[in-house]
Amino acid sequence: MRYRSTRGTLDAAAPDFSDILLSGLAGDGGLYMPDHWPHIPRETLTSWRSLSYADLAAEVIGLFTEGSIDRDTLRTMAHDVYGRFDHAAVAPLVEVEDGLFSLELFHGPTLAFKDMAMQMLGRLFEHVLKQRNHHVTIVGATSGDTGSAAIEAFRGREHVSIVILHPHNRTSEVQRRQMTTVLEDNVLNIAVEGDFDDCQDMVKAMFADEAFRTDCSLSAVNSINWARIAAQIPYYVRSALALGGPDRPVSFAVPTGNFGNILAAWVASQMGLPIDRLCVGSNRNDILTRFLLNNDMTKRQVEPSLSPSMDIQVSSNFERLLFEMLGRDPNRCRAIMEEFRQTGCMAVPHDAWEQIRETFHGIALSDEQTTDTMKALYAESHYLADPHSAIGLAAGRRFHEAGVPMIAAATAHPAKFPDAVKKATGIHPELPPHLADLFSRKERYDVLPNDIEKIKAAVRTHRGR
Ligand SMILES: N[C@@H](CCOP(=O)(O)O)C(=O)O
Repeated sequence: MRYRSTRGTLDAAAPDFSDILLSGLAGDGGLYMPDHWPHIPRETLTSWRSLSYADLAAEVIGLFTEGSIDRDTLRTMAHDVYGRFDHAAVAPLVEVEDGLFSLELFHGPTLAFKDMAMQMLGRLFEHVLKQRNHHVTIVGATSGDTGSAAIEAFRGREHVSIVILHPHNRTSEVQRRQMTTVLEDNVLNIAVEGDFDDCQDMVKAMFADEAFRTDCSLSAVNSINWARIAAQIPYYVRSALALGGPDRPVSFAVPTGNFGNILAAWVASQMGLPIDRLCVGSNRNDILTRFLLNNDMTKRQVEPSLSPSMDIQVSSNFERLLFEMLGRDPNRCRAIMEEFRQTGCMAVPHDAWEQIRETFHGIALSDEQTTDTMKALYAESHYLADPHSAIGLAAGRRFHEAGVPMIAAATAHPAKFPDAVKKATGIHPELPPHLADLFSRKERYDVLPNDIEKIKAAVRTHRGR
């Protein structure tokens, strides 16, 4: 499998999976995409119903690693990774209401869906870096969950230094402590005096500085890295197969800010999984919902909300969908993305918008509506949802059609947001035993201004430690 950038041409020296795993973002500022969608025949999908989560993950991810990492290696990694999750099903489905299912993606070490892919990335990086005898510096931006998942996956790894930027005072305390109490030498946490979009912008700016990028051997593990998307596809395939796929379609509802999680579901549909609707749930940072309703992709100020992981206005992965909708035309894609960067307004062609709306739907919830949803889910179904998962379930309820199972991604454990859960339901969700002493652990992090030069200096120092 060869890869190409959303902003460049497919050339003879096109990178393979291992190359794009380590580089993360393409040199031209675009995002890597496979040069074609692998097709999974119907009989193959049917035969996958009996596979364990780990075996299924190896099959799906293996379609994107062809020519670089073989199935046996992937299977060993996947068994090791998913064998440590705290639920035998890895990503269990819970029927919350008739035909509405919660797909619990928070049974990994840091209690959020990010572990589903990030734990695999930890193993994949280690494998390729050892092969190449190479060291990288991972720089990542987080609005709350990616950071701790990345730190957990890469802490103490010999070939990796990791720097995570989070917006100062804009994550939940549990989320912050999950990052800042990891004291291994290879980990640096920076609280940026800005919002998530500022953090993500700085990551992209560091990649755009060719000399800095090469000097520090930068790598990315945000969902700008294709490997993150590839490793998120298996749970869509598995949950659809569990509910009758491929013989009947299912729909998915996903609370999303950066668009990576729902993009993985869309990719599954391109690979042959019958999917009816894809429903986006947003909070008051509703750029995706505004786009889906009115073709209004105008960037606004990021507002803090009850669901901080989705406090995002620039949804990185939308570029991948746009590229597809433009018939994979990198020149048009680059022009639109550059204009968006300059003006804060993305001019998506009307026909592309209409095509997207054939599958995608969107709903935005205020904090009050999110709290009401959490309250109702608990009162009516005895289901405790964190604010993000509640938004996904609300989107699922809104777009559920009779006869088509609706699967809502439950992206975080309620204990990551104890205050919001307590306020809505009166229940204080306890952290699992491995995190029970989180509030008495020592924290270490730097607070830095929203200034790219200061951040670069910190990355350089950490790299050379
Ligand atoms: N919601 C994320 C933001 C980064 O998203 P990613 O999927 O691109 O890593 C977070 O919790 O950090």
